[in-house]
Amino acid sequence: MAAIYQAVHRRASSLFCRFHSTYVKKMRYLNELKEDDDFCRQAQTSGTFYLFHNLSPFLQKVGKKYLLPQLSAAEMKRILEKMKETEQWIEKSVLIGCSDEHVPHFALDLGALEKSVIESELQGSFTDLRKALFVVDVKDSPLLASAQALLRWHESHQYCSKTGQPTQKNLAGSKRVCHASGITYYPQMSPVVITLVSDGSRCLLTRQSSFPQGMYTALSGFCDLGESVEEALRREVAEEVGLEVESFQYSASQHWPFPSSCLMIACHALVGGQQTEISMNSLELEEARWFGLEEVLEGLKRDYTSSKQDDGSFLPWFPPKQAIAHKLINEWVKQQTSRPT
Ligand SMILES: NC(=O)C1=CN([C@@H]2O[C@H](COP(=O)(O)OP(=O)(O)OC[C@H]3O[C@@H](n4cnc5c(N)ncnc54)[C@H](O)[C@@H]3O)[C@@H](O)[C@H]2O)C=CC1
Ligand SMILES: [Mg+2]
Repeated sequence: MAAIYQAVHRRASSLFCRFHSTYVKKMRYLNELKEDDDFCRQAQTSGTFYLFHNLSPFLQKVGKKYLLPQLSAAEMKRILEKMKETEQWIEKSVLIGCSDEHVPHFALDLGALEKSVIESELQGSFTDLRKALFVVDVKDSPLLASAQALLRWHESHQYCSKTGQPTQKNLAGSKRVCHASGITYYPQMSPVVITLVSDGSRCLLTRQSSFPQGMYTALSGFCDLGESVEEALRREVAEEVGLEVESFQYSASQHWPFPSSCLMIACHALVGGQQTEISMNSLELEEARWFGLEEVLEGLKRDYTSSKQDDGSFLPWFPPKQAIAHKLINEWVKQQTSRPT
């Protein structure tokens, strides 16, 4: 009965959808796949699959480029047969999007299978996300990051935290349910505020000891439970560098997969001209200092390799364009260079 209702509902929405834009139709389609297991199971037979192995994405190197191959359902079946595994593996995949033509995209972690066999069969390699994210085409990195984040969430939410019983994912992987307690778990992420503090003519960049040598970035911090974005921003700046924010402006946001699923909320903040002396929290930071425009422009031209000096020290460089910190720094430069002198 439920299946009939859903089929009728789908027919009605597809008629209604004739008047909708490609984007709206796509979002409605994805939502239906999340809500309806049978519909999603059927979609898996015509979808494409991105492969992971213990959360490392599968990449193919072609010339100097790293490609993110999508396997068809037929190719998936062939690989699974070759490994003497059943097609049921496909149901372990999670929905990560679809094309404008409604070809659904799934991500599947084959971590329990022999890595080298898959790699040689498909002529590529499973690559750590910390590398993969920065070598694939920039337009592919958000997809890679969110696919891995969803797979990671499922991997670490196999059991109900109330009953200890196994939880079960819906077909699309948009939730997990504990049938013993009836609790539904949804994928989670932690909000993080990232702030580029400026005193009007300089910006404040910091280093943690765990960063690659020479890399400086904007201040960041996890939001505490119950805090608003503006409260978290003011607290983090006060905690980490001892300054009081006068005003701030939202810039953009980004999903970030490290350490696991952060929602980065990026802002520009101003501190008063009278109040620019940094008092760094050395438990959290290794260095925090003001950078002038010239130094920022020089830093933007460097990366890890080119910043290394003959004596082994590193000149400052900043996060690559995949990271929202890069956007904040570029925006600050634009604002400085467009100001009337
Ligand atoms: N995409 C980008 O451009 C950038 C991203 N980031 C990301 O922002 C994240 C947070 O920045 P931090 O300055 O390290 O934060 P932070 O200043 O809040 O300090 C991290 C510490 O906060 C605690 N903490 C509180 N809530 C936590 C939670 N939900 N998850 C993990 N730890 C929590 C832990 O003790 C941890 O060691 C980093 O993991 C980093 O990957 C940071 C800078 C640039
Ligand atoms: Mg921090």
